[in-house]
Amino acid sequence: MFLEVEHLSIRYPRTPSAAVDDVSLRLQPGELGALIGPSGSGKTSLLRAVAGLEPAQAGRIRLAGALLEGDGIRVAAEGRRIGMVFQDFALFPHLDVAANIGFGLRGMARSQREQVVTAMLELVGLSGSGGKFPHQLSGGQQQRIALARALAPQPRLLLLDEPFSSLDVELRERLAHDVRDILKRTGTTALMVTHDQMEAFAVADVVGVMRQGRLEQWDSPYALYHRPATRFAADFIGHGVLLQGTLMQTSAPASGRDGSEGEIEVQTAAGLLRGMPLHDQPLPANAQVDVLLRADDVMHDDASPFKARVVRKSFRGAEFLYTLALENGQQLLSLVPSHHDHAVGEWIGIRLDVTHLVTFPSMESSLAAALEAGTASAGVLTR
Ligand SMILES: Nc1ncnc2c1ncn2[C@@H]1O[C@H](COP(=O)(O)OP(=O)(O)OP(=O)(O)O)[C@@H](O)[C@H]1O
Repeated sequence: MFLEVEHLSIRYPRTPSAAVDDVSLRLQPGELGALIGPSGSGKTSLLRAVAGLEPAQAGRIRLAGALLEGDGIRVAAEGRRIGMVFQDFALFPHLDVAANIGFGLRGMARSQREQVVTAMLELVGLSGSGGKFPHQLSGGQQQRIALARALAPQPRLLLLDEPFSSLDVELRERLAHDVRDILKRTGTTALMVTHDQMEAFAVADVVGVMRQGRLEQWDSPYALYHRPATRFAADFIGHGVLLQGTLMQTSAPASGRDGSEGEIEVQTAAGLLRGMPLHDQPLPANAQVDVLLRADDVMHDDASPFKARVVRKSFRGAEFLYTLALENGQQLLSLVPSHHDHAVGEWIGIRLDVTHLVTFPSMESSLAAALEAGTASAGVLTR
């Protein structure tokens, strides 16, 4: 393991609660991690602690096996060999691009430094720009230079704090992919903070969802999207809703289907769902549950007996994102190819086509209260 954060807590003076509360996470060498979460959830504080800019009240931080923080040890930020890229580029305006990139290489012989600067410019796709000044570059180019400057001294770990947030949406997406490519080519291990889950998914191998100082889940983007461990993670990631349902069956084999033993069924107002529980604490039959339905689980199908009314629609080029209301008022989201252009107020047929079925004990049932207070927080079902 390359970066190991264990039970890290950070508390600012005169604040009632910890900004980072008992967080543990790990990155393998060359792995890219991202932290997402609402404003104030502790992402930047965690990053700053790893950089050595914020003291930890409890826990440990190890890099390549060496203790940086914890057990009475505190390696100063300068001694950690950790690079940082911030959202505001922070290039020196009075230095040209080559001098900006070479800034952290002042101990190096001049010819060697020039070689590194040239290699870094090439790496970020800006060869020949060494003589320009930051104000002569676009925002995206400036951020590439900031990345080149951070990578030039060959840091052991790179930290990126909202690196794309001051760029426009299209550029962000392109740069996010380019940055992933550059970091993978250089074998850099990196941890990024972002508000934007699409950015996290585009860049990272492993993504953490933070909430009120706690890390709710640290997992692959795929697992976070399809198997969110908590109600909050389910809600925070992706376009989805939690639809109320009733658990029809918990352990008896469903009849007539191969390999269906142990499947459960959930009756919802939009149809019956069947899936395999991964959860080791199955709920009793007739328990009220909330089922996670992503926009891509809800198909438009005129032949379906289940109808929903278009409440809102948002054009996304290839698709419409429809907000739909069932007869009982519960809402769903649906991504529909944009040649199916339905008016607000129109009733359309829908069919649930779930490959993964994620349930949580219903917030409204007393059972949920008992479970929330106890050990179980999520019932993750799949098929
Ligand atoms: N220097 C500080 N002094 C006191 N409290 C602070 C300080 N820095 C951050 N906090 C508090 O710590 C908590 C976590 O803040 P932090 O900036 O780490 O969150 P964040 O998830 O990075 O938020 P954002 O996405 O808005 O940058 C917040 O409640 C914040 O108000």
